[in-house]
Order: sequence, then C-alpha cells, then structure tokens
Amino acid sequence: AQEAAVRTVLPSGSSIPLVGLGTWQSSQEQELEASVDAALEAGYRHIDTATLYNNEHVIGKVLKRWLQDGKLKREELFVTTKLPFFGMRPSDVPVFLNESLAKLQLDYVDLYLVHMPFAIARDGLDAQGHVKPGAVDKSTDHLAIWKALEAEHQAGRIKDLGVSNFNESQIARVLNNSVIKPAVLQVELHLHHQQKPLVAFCKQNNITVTAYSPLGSPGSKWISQYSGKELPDLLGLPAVKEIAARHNKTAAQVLLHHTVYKGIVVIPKSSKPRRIRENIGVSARGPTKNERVITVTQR
Ligand SMILES: NC(=O)C1=CN([C@@H]2O[C@H](COP(=O)(O)OP(=O)(O)OC[C@H]3O[C@@H](n4cnc5c(N)ncnc54)[C@H](OP(=O)(O)O)[C@@H]3O)[C@@H](O)[C@H]2O)C=CC1
Ligand SMILES: CCCCCC/C=C/C=O
Repeated sequence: AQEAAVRTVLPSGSSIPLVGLGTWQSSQEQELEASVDAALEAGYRHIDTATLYNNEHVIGKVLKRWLQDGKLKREELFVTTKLPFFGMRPSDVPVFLNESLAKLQLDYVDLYLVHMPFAIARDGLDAQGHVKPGAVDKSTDHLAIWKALEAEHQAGRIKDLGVSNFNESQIARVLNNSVIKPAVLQVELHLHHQQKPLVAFCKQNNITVTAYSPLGSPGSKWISQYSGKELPDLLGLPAVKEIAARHNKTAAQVLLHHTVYKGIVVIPKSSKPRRIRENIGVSARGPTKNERVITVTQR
C-alpha cells in the first residue's frame, strides 16, 4: 500500500498513481464490486475503466459507498474513463461523458481518454468482436473531437485529457493543434512489447505513459487476435521466474516492476483479492548497480 502512494504529476497539477486497477472484462457485478473494494482496501487509488467495459455503474456504486462513509476523499481518487470508438464525433463527447459521470456518480473524471484513433458505427462489431465490413467511419476528425474535449476540461468535468492506442504522428497532430495538451498516452506495453520509441517520444513531450495489459493479458486472446502475433506466457518465462525467486517476489510483481521503475504507470486487472494485493506490492525504485536489468528484444 505504501508503493500505491507513488504518483506521477500531470500537466494540470493532478497526479496519477503509478499502479491502478484495470477493469476490462470485469463485468460480473458482484465480482467487480468485491475487486474494487479489495483494491481500495489494499491502497489503490487509481481505477481504469471505459464506456466499452460496461462496468462504470458498478465502480460508481463502490466509490459512492467509500466516499459517503468518509473512508475516501474525492481528491485522493484518480478515475480514468474513455470515449468509445462508436462515439467519435464532437457532438458525442458530452453525451458519452455525461453517461460515464452519471454511472460513476462523480462530478468530474481525473482523466478522459480517446479510446481508439478510429471510429466505427454503433453496431459496428460482430459477435466475435471483429469490425464488420463497412463499419469504419473514415470521416473521424481527431482535432474536432479534441476541441469538444477541451470544452469539457474548461467546464471542469475532466481534469486531464489523453489518448489511447494513438501512434506518434496521431499524437503529434493533436499536440501541435491544441490548447490543452494530451497528458497521458495509454498503450499496450509489457516485457515483450516495451514501446521504446513511443515512450521516448512521450517523454520529450511531457506525456505520461500508461501500460495496459502489463502482464501480457494472460488468458485473453485479444492481443494475438489484433496484432496477429502470439505472446508467450510472460508469467511463465524462466528469466522472470528466476528473478522472482531470487527477490522473493512473484512473477507478476517482476513484470510490473520492470515497467513501473521507468516511471510508466501500470493498470493490471485482476478479479482475485490476493492478486490485487500482490500487484500493488511493487517498488518504483530502479535497479541498483548489482542488479541485472532484463533485456528483451521487442516483437
Ligand atoms: N486502452 C485500451 O485499449 C486497453 C486498456 N486496457 C486496460 O488495461 C487493463 C489491464 O490489461 P488486461 O488486458 O486486462 O491485462 P493484464 O496484463 O492486466 O492481465 C490480466 C490477466 O492477468 C491475470 N492476473 C492478474 N494479476 C495476476 C497475478 N498477480 N498473477 C497471475 N495472473 C494475474 C488476471 O486474471 P484474474 O482476474 O483471474 O486474476 C487476468 O486474466 C485492462 O483491464 C484495462 O483497464 C486493456 C486493454 C486495452
Ligand atoms: C475493434 C475492436 C477493438 C477491441 C477493443 C478491445 C478493447 C480493450 C480494452 O480497452
């Protein structure tokens, strides 16, 4: 819980805790309620959600209870949610933000991300989660959406703005044509996909990076489905297990530490209280002279 207090400051002056709770694929209500409770008990103050996850109402219910009971102050919390790819028109921004705030039972979110750089029609995904032919809306205008987001920031309903799954040129275009700069980039990032050039670009531009799928999203097929590349079981890698044994840590803690010590935020998802506690038990300090850093070729 001590490490949970480690935060990185964003341009607005707010600060984002380096370890947050991921909640994608956590839609089973009772299980998610217990997970958020366990996370808050363990010292998490950063929760990552999205319109797409269909679970903001559950998170809101737990947060309201903690806030009402006086166990938590709003300013201690850091809540991120995201504009869905079926809401990529400027006029959609207030609609989806209102919906998120109502479900989360909050007056503002700490961070609002454009979830994906592309847009699809509301009914654009098939039952397998694939984009239906013709469903991509090529008229999406990132700058027009950004202006609508800036208006919400101005109105005090969003503290910081950011993007997710954007590449360098997409981020640069927003950077060069905005008043409120993107504070955070959330991307897939883990031992086998360290995103070094993108991280360096973000650092140069004062953008904090958040690593999603920091454990490699074990058990989920979505990374291989969209990238076309199979990820090994990162938790089972011999080097990771060896380091874990040497430091009396778990494999998950080794993977998270490898990202967090570089100042990159991690948002591991778990529905298991024991793992939720384990995942926040990582140190943000860098390696000492005698410690070996794992070097892995990017895929
Ligand atoms: N912006 C974007 O486009 C995306 C954002 N995200 C965000 O990032 C979060 C994390 O990414 P996600 O893809 O969920 O993947 P993670 O890398 O966080 O892996 C989650 C999986 O790891 C398991 N797990 C968690 N902790 C441990 C542990 N200590 N030991 C062993 N297994 C563990 C979980 O199982 P169990 O629950 O059973 O413990 C779950 O199956 C998401 O929940 C979401 O908030 C994710 C993908 C895309
Ligand atoms: C076009 C399909 C995209 C799948 C979205 C997966 C999102 C995951 C979590 O944020």
